[in-house]
Amino acid sequence: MPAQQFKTWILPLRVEELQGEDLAGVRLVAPSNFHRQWLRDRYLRRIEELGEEYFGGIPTIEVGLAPAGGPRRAASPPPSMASAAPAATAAAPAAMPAPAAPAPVARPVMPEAPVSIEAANYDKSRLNPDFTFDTLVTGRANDLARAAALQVAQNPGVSYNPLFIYGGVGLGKTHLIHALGNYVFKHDPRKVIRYVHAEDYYADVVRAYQQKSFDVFKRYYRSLDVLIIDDIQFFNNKNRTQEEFFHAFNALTEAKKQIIITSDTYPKDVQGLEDRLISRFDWGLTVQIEPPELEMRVAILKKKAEVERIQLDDDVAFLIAKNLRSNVRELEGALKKVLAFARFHGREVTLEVAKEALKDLLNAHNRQLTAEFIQKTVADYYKIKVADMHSKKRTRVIARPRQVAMFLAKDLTPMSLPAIGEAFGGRDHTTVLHACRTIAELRLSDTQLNHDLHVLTQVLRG
Ligand SMILES: Nc1ncnc2c1ncn2[C@@H]1O[C@H](COP(=O)(O)OP(=O)(O)OP(=O)(O)O)[C@@H](O)[C@H]1O
Repeated sequence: MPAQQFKTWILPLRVEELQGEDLAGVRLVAPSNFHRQWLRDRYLRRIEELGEEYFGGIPTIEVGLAPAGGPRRAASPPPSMASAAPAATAAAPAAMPAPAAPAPVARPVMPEAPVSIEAANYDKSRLNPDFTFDTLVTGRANDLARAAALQVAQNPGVSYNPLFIYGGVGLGKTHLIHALGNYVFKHDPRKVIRYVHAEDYYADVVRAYQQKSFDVFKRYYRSLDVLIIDDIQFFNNKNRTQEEFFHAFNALTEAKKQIIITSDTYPKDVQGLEDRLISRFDWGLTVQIEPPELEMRVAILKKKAEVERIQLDDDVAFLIAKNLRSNVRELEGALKKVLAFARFHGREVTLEVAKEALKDLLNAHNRQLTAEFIQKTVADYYKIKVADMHSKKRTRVIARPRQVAMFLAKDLTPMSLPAIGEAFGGRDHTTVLHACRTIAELRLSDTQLNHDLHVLTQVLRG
């Protein structure tokens, strides 16, 4: 890794050695919560791999937090299993509380940090402490999803199981499910919660395969009280992973343990997922998160600034919110850009500064909406190829989005019918007219289509 990164993220860590009867490992003590989270997100997996090589087996790697100067306690025993390394020679499932005695000896290499069982439990959950219900802005786009998540958080395993949350990229699904997990933990720190990205779950399956340790893998995932699995669309055609998840799902729901799933689309539309899984997702509740409207985007920006302890004027928030519409992550990115620009130049965060910082972005936005952009947005939305916008294919899955794109081109640009026909693979203007009429009529009876048009218009126009 680059020296600078090493200096920033690795060198400040305190290392403690853990030794048990049949497992070894280390605890890395980070100087701050932020540092700890960063380490977990970016480097932990790599450190685990290196540890595996170094120890010649699977070590336990814990990430702890340095005390703010409080009294020192003995370090807690190592967890029976490193959360990202299910192939560890776990003696007990992770849900069991770590034994009080005889505890494996914790031999500090450096001074000890107090890590309680709860803290270790939280560590293993991989939850992000910054993503809470308090920091989540609510609006029409997510109020149903938030209410459902809160209800589940208050009664895990009881109300809706599974809770399935879907929505486009960067709309706050991950934030919401971490908030749910954090809420459960806050009210009952004994609950064993695990947030796992679908790709990491897949990696765990591969690892269990390679090390012939499916027993440990199964025991671990089935011992959880709350399993939160993010971006399940990554299971696409990964059959063994789906099979393992299917069994874990059954075991957990039978035991009234809570499962929370997110995806970028409605369960039935997730590509390459087995029917038996999709049908199980219907058992609980499925809720959507939509792109936030302007007022909510402004509120999100203000909230983010508040977290950074920065006073953000309405006109600056409005400028950013007006120009970034579909994705909260991009919205945040633009805010960061403005703040960094102001800091770098030693200036206040004014409208002028914001305009300067976002010059490129604003120029791009002020360009007229084009047919190409509409085609791309609609194709992405319906997950078809942009080339299909021009093709002669007439199957419904392609023809309908194409008609939607023509309708939006007519609605949102000054283009004439022949010009639109031209942009859609040289079609006749009567075809465009027919498409516009069909969509205008259909949206009155087809609520899904009406919804699609609403979302697409918002994304395209704001
Ligand atoms: N309603 C909201 N209030 C506050 N912050 C939000 C809200 N929605 C999204 N965000 C922020 O936007 C960023 C992206 O959100 P998040 O990662 O949760 O999106 P996602 O839907 O999980 O995306 P992906 O599809 O890429 O997994 C996060 O920093 C999150 O805190």
